[in-house]
Amino acid sequence: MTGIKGKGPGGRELTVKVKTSRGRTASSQRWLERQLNDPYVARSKREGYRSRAAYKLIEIDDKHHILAPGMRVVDLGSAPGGWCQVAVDRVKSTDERKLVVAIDYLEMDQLPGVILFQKDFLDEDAPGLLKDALGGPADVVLSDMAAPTTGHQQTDHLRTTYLSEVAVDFALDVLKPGGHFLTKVFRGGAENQVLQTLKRSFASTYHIKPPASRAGSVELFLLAKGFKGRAKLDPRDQAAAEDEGDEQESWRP
Ligand SMILES: C[S@@+](CC[C@H](N)C(=O)[O-])C[C@H]1O[C@@H](n2cnc3c(N)ncnc32)[C@H](O)[C@@H]1O
Repeated sequence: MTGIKGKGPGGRELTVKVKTSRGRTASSQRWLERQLNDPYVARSKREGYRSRAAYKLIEIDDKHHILAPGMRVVDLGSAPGGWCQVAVDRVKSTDERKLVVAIDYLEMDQLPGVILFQKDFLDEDAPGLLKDALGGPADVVLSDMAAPTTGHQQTDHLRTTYLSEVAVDFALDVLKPGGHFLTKVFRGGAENQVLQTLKRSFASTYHIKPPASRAGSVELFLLAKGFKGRAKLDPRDQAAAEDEGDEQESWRP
């Protein structure tokens, strides 16, 4: 083990212990430098968010208005809980009336107003558990799920696309008419299939790269607004949908 030193928020000296095998040290060093220089990391500590990811949802919701008081929300891939914090705040979820249901296979600290499952969303019984906990149709389904990265870009792309496909299928089952769906994808081609599915069942779709999503990363978000009901798969509809352009937005706060 060796220690990498750097300055943290407020100029504090930080040392992070890393394994000394050459490749690992280099990537840990890059990770640490990114953390130390990232204004969103410092801001999340200041403002009490569990992750910098919280700002991605804040920025998306400030612009697209998908969360409102009283809404029922599902958060897929919720740990450590940044999106949950934003959702709880915006739908006004409380321990008396829990409006946010979350799942992650990683451990996550409990959060007031959230029904939390520590479980793999791909487990056969997971969708049923979430539906029961919701106690009614959902207004919004959020998925920030990402498979652990392998370093092989195409593999990571396909694994995360698969998670978003399963999330779409779940959303089509639980959303109420007019509901919204937001999912993380990794750019790489296969995400277009997810988009085509969304176009058939929602009134509008958007590609979103919020400012909080690192410019160099392949991450982006697909937002589908105005659920119209699960569309039947008709090859002619599919060809037509593929010809329509979705809105490719340039970011304007
Ligand atoms: C980018 S993080 C989510 C960050 C979170 N939105 C926040 O604001 O703190 C992605 C999460 O997806 C979770 N995840 C990936 N695959 C999953 C699966 N099959 N079931 C449940 N959670 C999964 C990971 O464990 C990880 O915690």
